[in-house]
Amino acid sequence: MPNRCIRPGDNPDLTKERETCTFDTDELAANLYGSRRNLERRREISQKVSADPDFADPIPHEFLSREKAVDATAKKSKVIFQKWKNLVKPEEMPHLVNEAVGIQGFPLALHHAMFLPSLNSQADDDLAAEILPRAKAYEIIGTYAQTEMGHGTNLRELETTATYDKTTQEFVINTPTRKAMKWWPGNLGKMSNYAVVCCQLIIDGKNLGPHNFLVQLRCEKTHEPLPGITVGDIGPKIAYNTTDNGFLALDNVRIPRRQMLMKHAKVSPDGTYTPPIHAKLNYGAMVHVRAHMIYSHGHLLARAAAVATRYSAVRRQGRIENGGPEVQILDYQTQQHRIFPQIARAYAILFAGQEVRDQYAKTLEGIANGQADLLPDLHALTSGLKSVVTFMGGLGIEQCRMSCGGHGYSDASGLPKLYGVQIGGCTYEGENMVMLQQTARYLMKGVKWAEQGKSLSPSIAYLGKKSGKSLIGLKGGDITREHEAILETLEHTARRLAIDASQLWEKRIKGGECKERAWNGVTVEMNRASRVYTRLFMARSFHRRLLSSPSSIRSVLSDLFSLYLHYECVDMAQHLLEDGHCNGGQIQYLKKRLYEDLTTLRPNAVSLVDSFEISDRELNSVLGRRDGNVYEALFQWAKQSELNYTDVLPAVKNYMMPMMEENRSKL
Ligand SMILES: CC(C)(COP(=O)(O)OP(=O)(O)OC[C@H]1O[C@@H](n2cnc3c(N)ncnc32)[C@H](O)[C@@H]1OP(=O)(O)O)[C@@H](O)C(=O)NCCC(=O)NCCSC(=O)CCCCCCCCCCCCCCC(=O)O
Ligand SMILES: Cc1cc2nc3c(=O)[nH]c(=O)nc-3n(C[C@H](O)[C@H](O)[C@H](O)COP(=O)(O)OP(=O)(O)OC[C@H]3O[C@@H](n4cnc5c(N)ncnc54)[C@H](O)[C@@H]3O)c2cc1C
Repeated sequence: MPNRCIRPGDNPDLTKERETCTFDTDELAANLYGSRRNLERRREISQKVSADPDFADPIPHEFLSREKAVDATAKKSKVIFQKWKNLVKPEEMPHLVNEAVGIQGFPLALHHAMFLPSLNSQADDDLAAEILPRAKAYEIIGTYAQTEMGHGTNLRELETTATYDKTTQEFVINTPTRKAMKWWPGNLGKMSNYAVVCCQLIIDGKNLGPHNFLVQLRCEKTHEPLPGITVGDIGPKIAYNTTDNGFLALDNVRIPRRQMLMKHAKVSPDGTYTPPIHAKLNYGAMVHVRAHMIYSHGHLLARAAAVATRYSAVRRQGRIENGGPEVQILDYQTQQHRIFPQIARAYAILFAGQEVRDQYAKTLEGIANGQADLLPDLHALTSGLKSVVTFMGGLGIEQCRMSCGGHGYSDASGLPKLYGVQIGGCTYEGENMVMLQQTARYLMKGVKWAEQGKSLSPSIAYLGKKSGKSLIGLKGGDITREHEAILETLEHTARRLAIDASQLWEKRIKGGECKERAWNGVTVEMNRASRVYTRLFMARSFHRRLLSSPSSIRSVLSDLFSLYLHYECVDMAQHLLEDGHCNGGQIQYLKKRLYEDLTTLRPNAVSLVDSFEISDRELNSVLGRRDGNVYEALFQWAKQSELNYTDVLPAVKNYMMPMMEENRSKL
């Protein structure tokens, strides 16, 4: 079957891998990206970016100082948002940005991810009409300033205030303490001249909780901070170093009343407050990012899997049989066990990410029509997915990095940077442990609704079902039935963990603890239930995708899904065994099946990552390059190190040589 990546001059091992492909890589890529047309557009954009001299990098970013890297990124961003703006559709923009500037952030990242979405979904018609056209035309750059030095997770305790002054019909925005400074918002430090700032709304001395306000931070002509505004960059981080995450203090800055984002909650000129139809609609920008970041995190893991798989196909080290040739490291079972589950998880995350984006769009439609009834389900799902996917992705990328041995530790592999970017997601948009508890709150309600025989939304319908015995390993050789048996077992486990957590919670309450303290005593179990609920959703979403896939890719997707299910079950074996639903023999069966899957997938491994359709420029990895010619490329990459500009460094001349000389003269 055709693998469309084969080219003359490629590393022969990689070509051989591609020749064993049993499916059409373009078919799978088109399925992943939604259509043939989308795939072609993706390629077109990659090719045009590579050919555009405005995007050329004289030396790789890895060798630049932070300031120079920020500069290069800003320069390219200007090209994207002026020259390229009308050449791509909004949904193609993330790909264009990844291709052109990379993954460490760019001056308009938060403008797109949170500033525009906040204004779109929370500004009233008047404010939207005034500010949105300017923001969309990039006349201004904005960000989303919520987190403070002292509080990020617990929004109710944010300290920044917006106090309404009826006499002037203005809000007075103030940072009362050092730890109330906004701290962390992306692009706040240097790039943005506006921000949506989250503040406690105070009217007549009454605190009405966190609300969002549009605040101008810098002069539109000079870009100098406006009076009363202290703003700057918080310094280098693990990654995202081309993003100016910033600090901000506001000293009684006055803004007009209409700059409160008042689509849902409103303050009238006389100070009358009207609450929103759902208390948490002010938190909408966070739900927006959580709903979209799942897909982008799937892509980060896909890149790592592509690097590790291709490199493992060209790297030869050691022998499996005495006297045999040195083998491709991809032939080691341990290597396959490290990498193949990451390929499967990347696909699973991408599929789930696409489903949740659709669910988000439906929820927004409802809200626009005055109905927020889909929001709780979406909030629970996005909170769970955000947490599970970022953690899974981080572990997966680290496995891929280690699987590349020493070269995986080099920035040339692209993997350290991927890891740094990925793990940011465990923290931003709500720390994972905290967001899993949001999911658990919903599950606890679901358990009660199920007991009361109430109807349940599709994502928690399993809570209302009855368990039979696990049929894993007992359903004969039919793969379709095996998939169903495993999904039913996962449903049972997710249900059992939620019910157990609910009972543990109730027991503590009956034992005399207040609800909240009792909750804190069972949160590890609550979060377990949330994770398994999320992993069940991911498995179901993968299954839906498999069932709706065209016959030309059904077989390879089925193999991948088998591996995914077997790996997840072995990984969660403790939960499957704990209540005796599965027995030791069934876990052994799942392990045996998993090892068989590794062998089945081996001939298609390279082709499966080729179908991610990530260009060399986007992958930015010497080890993962499509042609597999890594060794020469590694040397060329290293030669660009600034330490190699001269043969004898000043550091050596000034310190090491005199030291050696002095020591020699002592002899
Ligand atoms: C939710 C909190 C933890 C707690 O909030 P509260 O104390 O106010 O509420 P309660 O816990 O008491 O809950 C009450 C009730 O409300 C429900 N609830 C809570 N939140 C929501 C919600 N959002 N929606 C709906 N319902 C909600 C809750 O379940 C309860 O219900 P019940 O009573 O029925 O049980 C809150 O404090 C919180 O959210 N904390 C976390 C803070 C946080 O997330 N901060 C984020 C700051 S911004 C940030 O980090 C930005 C990072 C950006 C990085 C960008 C990188 C690029 C990403 C790429 C992808 C994006 C691409 C976009 C592309 C595009 O647009 O095109
Ligand atoms: C790369 C990056 C980009 C960011 N971008 C932005 C941005 O653009 N705009 C913005 O406003 N913010 C941004 N942030 C801030 C981010 O949203 C917060 O850091 C995040 O929400 C976590 O809050 P925190 O820092 O207060 O963590 P903390 O809450 O202090 O977490 C510390 C520990 O306490 C635990 N903990 C806290 N509360 C509870 C609880 N109730 N139950 C159990 N455990 C708990 C956590 O699980 C964690 O282990 C960014 C952060 C990063 C890393």
